[in-house]
Amino acid sequence: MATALHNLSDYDTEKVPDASNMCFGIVVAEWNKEITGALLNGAVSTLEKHGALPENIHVKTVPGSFELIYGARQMSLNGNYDAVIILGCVIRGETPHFDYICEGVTYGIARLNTTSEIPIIFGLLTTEDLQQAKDRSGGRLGNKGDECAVDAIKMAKF
Ligand SMILES: Nc1c(NC[C@H](O)[C@H](O)[C@H](O)CO)[nH]c(=O)[nH]c1=O
Ligand SMILES: CC(=O)[C@@H](O)COP(=O)(O)O
Repeated sequence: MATALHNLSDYDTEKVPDASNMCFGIVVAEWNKEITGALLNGAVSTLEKHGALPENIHVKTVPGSFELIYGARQMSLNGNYDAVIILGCVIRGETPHFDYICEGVTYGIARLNTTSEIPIIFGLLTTEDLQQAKDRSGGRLGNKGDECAVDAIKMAKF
């Protein structure tokens, strides 16, 4: 279902487990930090809304979305987390680089999920322009960070 038909921040709060005993890692990319910062705010506030303690939400930054793969792997290996969330924003430029970054990060995170002992939640925005990214990071279509936080809580209990 297209995001335009389902707001990213709309979900049934009754179906979200209590997160008060959970610990989360979040890896966030610095590229497009206006957007990724908004994604991070949404993720942290939603985790806390469902009981996660601030001291149990550990955030680390990486330069760009391609480095999210390495950052997520390192967090997943340290054994302290019930789930890891990656947050990034890739916006199409003039060259095919957009396609390679998006495909690479998607493949890398998907592959990590086949070997990791904990879920790694895919919070990568891949947009044609800045406005689409704004719409999905707290704008008219909700916040992808909210969605990722809910998914992390649910998958931590899987
Ligand atoms: N163009 C964007 C990038 N590019 C940088 C790469 O992610 C990576 O950091 C670099 O290739 C060095 O390995 N990253 C984003 O997150 N968003 C972009 O729009
Ligand atoms: C996704 C990217 O790396 C992209 O923003 C870089 O822009 P360009 O393709 O114009 O070099």
